[in-house]
Amino acid sequence: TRRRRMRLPYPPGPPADPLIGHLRMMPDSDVAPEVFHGWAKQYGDVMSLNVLGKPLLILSSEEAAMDLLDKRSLTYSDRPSFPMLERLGWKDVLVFVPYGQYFKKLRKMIQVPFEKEKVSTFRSIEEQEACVLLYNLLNDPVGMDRYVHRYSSAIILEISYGHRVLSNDDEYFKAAEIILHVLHDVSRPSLLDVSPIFEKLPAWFPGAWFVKYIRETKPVVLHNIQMPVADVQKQLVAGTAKQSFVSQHLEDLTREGQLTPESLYDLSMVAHMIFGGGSETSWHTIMTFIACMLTNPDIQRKAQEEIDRVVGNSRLPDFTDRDSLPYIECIAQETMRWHPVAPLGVPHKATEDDEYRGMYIPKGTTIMANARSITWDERHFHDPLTFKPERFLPKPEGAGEVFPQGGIFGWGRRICPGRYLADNMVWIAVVNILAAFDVRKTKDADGNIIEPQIEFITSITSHPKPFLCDLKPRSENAAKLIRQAYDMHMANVATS
Ligand code: HEM
Repeated sequence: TRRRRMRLPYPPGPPADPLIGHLRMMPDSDVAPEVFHGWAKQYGDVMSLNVLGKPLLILSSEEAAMDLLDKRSLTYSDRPSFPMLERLGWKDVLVFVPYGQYFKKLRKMIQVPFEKEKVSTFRSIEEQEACVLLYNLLNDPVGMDRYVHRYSSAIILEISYGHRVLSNDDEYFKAAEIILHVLHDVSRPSLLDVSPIFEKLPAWFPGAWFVKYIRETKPVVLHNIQMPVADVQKQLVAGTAKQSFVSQHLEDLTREGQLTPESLYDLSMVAHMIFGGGSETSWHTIMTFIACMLTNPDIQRKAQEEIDRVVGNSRLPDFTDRDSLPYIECIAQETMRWHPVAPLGVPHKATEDDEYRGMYIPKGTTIMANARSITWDERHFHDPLTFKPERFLPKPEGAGEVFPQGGIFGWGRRICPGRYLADNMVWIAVVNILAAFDVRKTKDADGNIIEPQIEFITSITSHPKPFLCDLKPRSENAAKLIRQAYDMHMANVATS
């Protein structure tokens, strides 16, 4: 079979240079999803590239991604290596772990507590943090971006470590910001991507900036991964630990006599992964939602009408309202479709030679499913560039289009295990912001409306660049509800 397959053509792609392949034409991460989408129009939804001899397959339709990454997930669940991130201390966080026994072990630890039926246990944490978010937005609307980051981080930190974030200066929250800076620093390509041999270069060698960077940064990364688990261990001894993912595991491991340096290391990595997977993605999604409300005032008004009709104005919305708010549901979904937070997904890798539609896919090929193409596919989404929540309402009220789950949350055995949690985190923030605030365009000194420019910065995930926005409570009553909810929350904090 192998010999026959090797005679098959590779999937088509743009003309390449000898030896270096498509290296010179590889686009920057900010524009890569759009550029690949453009190429796919010419070369098709299964397109092959080659970078320095490494095969890369770009899938640009839901059908192709499902056929390979879902239906043949036994072959397509490995990951390519991420040399810089691995050397900085992230080698054993689930998202980078190669497919195999260790992957299965870590995946199970993370998957089970976040199954669909179980994530409702986190609702009270999400509702509390949503009210903290509203309170912060009320008092300091200009700090919006940081408060939304704090919101998503605080939920995850409480779920993972039982840690409650009470200020912007919180040590754990700051550690998260440090990690983000590191990720940002290393998003540029390095010689390590070409070959591990460059690791041996002296730090002064031109282009070898990463040697010194790794030496200095790895201890910081490892400290930030291990410190919160060590804290929970101390709290367990002192009897002050709150119920959390980590405390539960530590208790189980201790009871079963399995608490070893290895099991502690695995637990630190998994808890860190929950944070890494959940905080930034939800933050970016909520910021994208705010940007969409800013640029689509009619949609915002329609959403607020639904909330006013269903929830009234004597309280803020909570999860019990969810089933009665179909339009809000569509807004959350449309935000994710309109600008997927991981526009190229996370790459998979083929562990076997394969054949698809009469074409050859060699073992070791990196596969990217371009979420941008999938969510812009006119066969599935009419007028795909426009933000139109109604598309997801059933016919005849809406267009009856189907949420592109794979494009947003990934595929097969690697599908995002936090998707149900993420869905709740995003929804409760969306509904509360809409209930309490008007997201409005700002005005200049002469009272003229400033038209906002919404642009995105993209590495693996995509975040709107800072944009001008006037966030005002919808009424004095809305401001009062926010303060009341916050006071109740703080009273709970004081007694718990
Ligand atoms: C809006 C929010 C989120 C989006 C859009 C998102 C999206 C994704 C995507 C596209 C992947 C790659 C899937 C693939 O390889 O095919 C992924 C992986 C992952 N996500 Fe999420 N995610 C979100 C929130 C979360 C949350 C809240 C958690 C917390 C539990 C989480 C944990 C993970 C983990 C652990 C992986 C790695 C899975 C693996 O490699 O097996 N994510 N996510």
